[in-house]
Amino acid sequence: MKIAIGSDHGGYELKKIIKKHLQGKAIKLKDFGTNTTDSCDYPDFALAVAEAVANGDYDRGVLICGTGIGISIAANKVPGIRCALVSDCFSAKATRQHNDTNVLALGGRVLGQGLALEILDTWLSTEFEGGRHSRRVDLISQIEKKYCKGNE
Ligand SMILES: O=C[C@H](O)[C@H](O)[C@H](O)COP(=O)(O)O
Repeated sequence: MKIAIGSDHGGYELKKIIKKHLQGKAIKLKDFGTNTTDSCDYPDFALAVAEAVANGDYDRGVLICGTGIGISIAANKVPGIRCALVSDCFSAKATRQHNDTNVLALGGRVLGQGLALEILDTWLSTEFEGGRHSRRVDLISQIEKKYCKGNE
């Protein structure tokens, strides 16, 4: 699996932990920044990771800011991105099964390391269930198309 990862300064420390955790697994990981704890703007990293996933270069994305909120809002502006901000393992599993999310957002100032990694592992290993959920994901895509006309 190819994963694009990115964070702002508020997510930088958790991103380092996640990168270490994924080392040695069958995953090709690219870090789209930020590379320091200096203050920066989360939409820049949301855009880079979301575009890398939306254009098919990466299978999934992981985004981290202080709360996970701003970076998830920004990522969801990119057509084709279904980004979920997750703080518990039930939602991590459900958002893959039901929403086929392709980007996971985490709050570096919200989650402890153990829970964050459990959420990540659950989200990475859970498959989309399809069926009735495909209809709903298609309806989300239709909303996107309605508002992206002329920008394609
Ligand atoms: O939703 C936004 C994120 O949580 C940011 O990480 C946060 O707003 C950054 O805040 P500050 O600039 O105060 O570190």
